[in-house]
Amino acid sequence: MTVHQAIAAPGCDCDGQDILPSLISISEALARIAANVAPVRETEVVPLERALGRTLAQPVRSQRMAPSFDNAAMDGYAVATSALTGNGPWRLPVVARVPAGDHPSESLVGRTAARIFTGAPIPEGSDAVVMQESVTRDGNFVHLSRPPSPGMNIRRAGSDMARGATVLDKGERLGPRQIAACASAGSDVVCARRRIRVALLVTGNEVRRTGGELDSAQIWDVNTPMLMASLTAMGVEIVACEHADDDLYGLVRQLDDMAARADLVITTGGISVGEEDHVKPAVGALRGEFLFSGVAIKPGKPVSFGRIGKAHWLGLPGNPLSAFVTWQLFGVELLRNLSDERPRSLERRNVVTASEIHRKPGRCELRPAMLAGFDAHGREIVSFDTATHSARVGHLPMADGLLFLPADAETLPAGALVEFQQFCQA
Ligand SMILES: Nc1nc2c(c(=O)[nH]1)N[C@H]1C(S)=C(S)[C@@H](COP(=O)(O)OP(=O)(O)OC[C@H]3O[C@@H](n4cnc5c(N)ncnc54)[C@H](O)[C@@H]3O)O[C@H]1N2
Ligand code: MOO
Repeated sequence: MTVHQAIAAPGCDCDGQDILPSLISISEALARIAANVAPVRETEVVPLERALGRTLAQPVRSQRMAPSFDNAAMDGYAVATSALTGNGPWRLPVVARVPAGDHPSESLVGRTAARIFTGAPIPEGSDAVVMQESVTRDGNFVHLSRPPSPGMNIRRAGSDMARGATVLDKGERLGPRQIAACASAGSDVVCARRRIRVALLVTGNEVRRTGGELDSAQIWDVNTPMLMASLTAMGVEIVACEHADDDLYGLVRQLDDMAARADLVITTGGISVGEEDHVKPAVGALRGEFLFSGVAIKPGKPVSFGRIGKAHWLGLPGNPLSAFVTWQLFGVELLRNLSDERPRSLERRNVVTASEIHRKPGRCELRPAMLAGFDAHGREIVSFDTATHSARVGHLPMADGLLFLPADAETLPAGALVEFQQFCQA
């Protein structure tokens, strides 16, 4: 089976007529980000309930065994299996009652039972819990017809976490699943990298926030809410979120101010080649450094990366799908580098196409695609629209990730093995 590999070494290849010498491949762009972005040094102690989205600067270790005592996995009766000799049924007096949170008042001796509830400590002398549906209760006695096996329905101390075990390594980003594990390990606080400070500058004379009035030459601002949602989900500190007109001097002033306050300044729009595109000249006027300017991808070709003063700068294209795709590819990676987050292995993987693809070859295309089940060999199938339109986001809610269509591929058959990158939800 041929894998249609999109992320080759330099030169994803661009459309013949618009190849610019400065266009680089996705892997080269990612390598430049990795080589130029060091993690923020400062760490801080954060209460667990406010740690969502933070990246661990120190591992989390279990303070005790989890669970810390043997306890019942079912509501039922604790018994000693060794006392149930001969052939059943057995009739056992109920000599104790142990609700969750109580300590058993006595040990079980011989052929007796303790009424017990899920989560309650197992009384001394017992080694199994019979669920209440499996017994009949008769006054103060229970009847068992089948012998339980030792350990049945008991959650053993340390079966989830050993004391001192590393539950999460440094570099893990905390989502609800990781926070659950920290809580079970007994952590009330974690040592995390400080939040990354981000400033967002959305440019364009024609761009208006939703909720206001639009004249016939204006459009709704998609990029601000879209990127604010991504940034919020990633747990960054947003130090500024502004709109800028297409005006060089205004941009210089705003970018200068943002670069002094942020680890990362994100701009959208104004980075193409027209004389109304002032973002790169503004970065230049601030003696900024360009680490790349243009990647051989569709959509998102003009995406640029560099520095303004001490801040990193990511210039996303104005077209909303281009901005979203380049944010997913490069912005998320940049934030991960800044917070020293561990790479996620399953995000990019091979999948098979649901239908034939016909396209104009040239740039490596990143097409929004939907996971659509599995083929007879257990491989994931993806479906997709017939083309990628950089200004359209109407179908984006249905997509699960991006399909990487190789630059030179004009036709791909149904069932072709291609790369797919799942969207980062945060
Ligand atoms: N002569 C050339 N023209 C263009 C080229 C090129 O190589 N040569 N590249 C095209 C490509 S590809 C892209 S992508 C765009 C990128 O342009 P900019 O990043 O400079 O973005 P703008 O021109 O400011 O805007 C592009 C487009 O997106 C709309 N837009 C901008 N901001 C928003 C927003 N916040 N919400 C919604 N929509 C937004 C804007 O109205 C434009 O329609 O350049 C091509 N041109
Ligand atoms: O790169 Mo643009 O995003 O193709 O439209």
